Amino acid sequence: MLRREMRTLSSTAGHDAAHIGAGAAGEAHLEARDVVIEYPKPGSKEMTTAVERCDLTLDRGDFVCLVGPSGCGKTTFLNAVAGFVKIAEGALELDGRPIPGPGPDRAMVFQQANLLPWRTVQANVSYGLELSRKAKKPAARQRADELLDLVGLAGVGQQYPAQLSGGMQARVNLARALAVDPEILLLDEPFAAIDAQTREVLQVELLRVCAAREVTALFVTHDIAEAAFLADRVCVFSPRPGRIVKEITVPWDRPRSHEIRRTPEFAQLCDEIADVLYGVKAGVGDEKEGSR
Ligand SMILES: Nc1ncnc2c1ncn2[C@@H]1O[C@H](COP(=O)(O)OP(=O)(O)OP(=O)(O)O)[C@@H](O)[C@H]1O
Repeated sequence: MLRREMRTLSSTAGHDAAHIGAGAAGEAHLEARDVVIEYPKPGSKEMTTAVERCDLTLDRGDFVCLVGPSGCGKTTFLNAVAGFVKIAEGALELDGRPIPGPGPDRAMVFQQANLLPWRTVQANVSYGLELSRKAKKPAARQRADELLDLVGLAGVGQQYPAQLSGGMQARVNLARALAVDPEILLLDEPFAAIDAQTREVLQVELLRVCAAREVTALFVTHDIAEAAFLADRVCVFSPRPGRIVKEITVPWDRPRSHEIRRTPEFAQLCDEIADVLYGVKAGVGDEKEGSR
């Protein structure tokens, strides 16, 4: 059964129905309409347009990947959703309200884990929760242990970051983002520095964690196969100023297993994304349209 059909069915029953319907009826969880983002040009009063007329809609629980040429504005768009960067024009809304700035409902996961080397793994994960004063220290540390368990790192809480492999640090990075219980995860090439084999394992883990926590995810990557494996929809950006020229729907239900990668359909999907991506790099991008 295809993923969309699954969600339609699950949204009519029990917990999923309550969760998916948490916003007003028919309201998107995250919606960008005609979003323009500009930066001042260094040493000038002029502005550079990084993102131009970008449209994107995510329902609660969606997993969307953004791919596009280097410098096309993917990180800028993610930063705007995080509330770190203001939009110049258009509308960027969470549950129908303009994004006011950063908030605990959104968590960023960067490529560099940047864990605090003097704190244990457990204390790194609980740090945000302790700072937010949402939980007292013992409760925050217990929560950290639960999240470490969830990301497959049970038992390493008392180790220090330097004692972990790159893949383990990436898991801690994810657990740390989940500690504040965000509704939206914003992931900026979180596995780019990890070896290919570990990255594939982490992708499966990420899908499992997202399903367990029912989070909405917006994931930036340069890796076409990663986007195809993770996403419900892959959005291809044009070169800067970036806008989404095509949304490609991925037909499989989530979470997914590694076997999908070995299917002809997966190879075909990757080819389809690559055709659009290399087309827009060559300056022949389509108008935005759905696919499949
Ligand atoms: N703080 C900033 N001040 C000025 N210009 C910026 C700033 N951040 C990004 N830019 C510019 O905005 C454009 C988009 O950058 P952004 O980092 O969003 O692209 P990207 O698609 O994420 O690139 P990459 O895939 O290489 O990481 C680039 O031209 C970049 O130089």
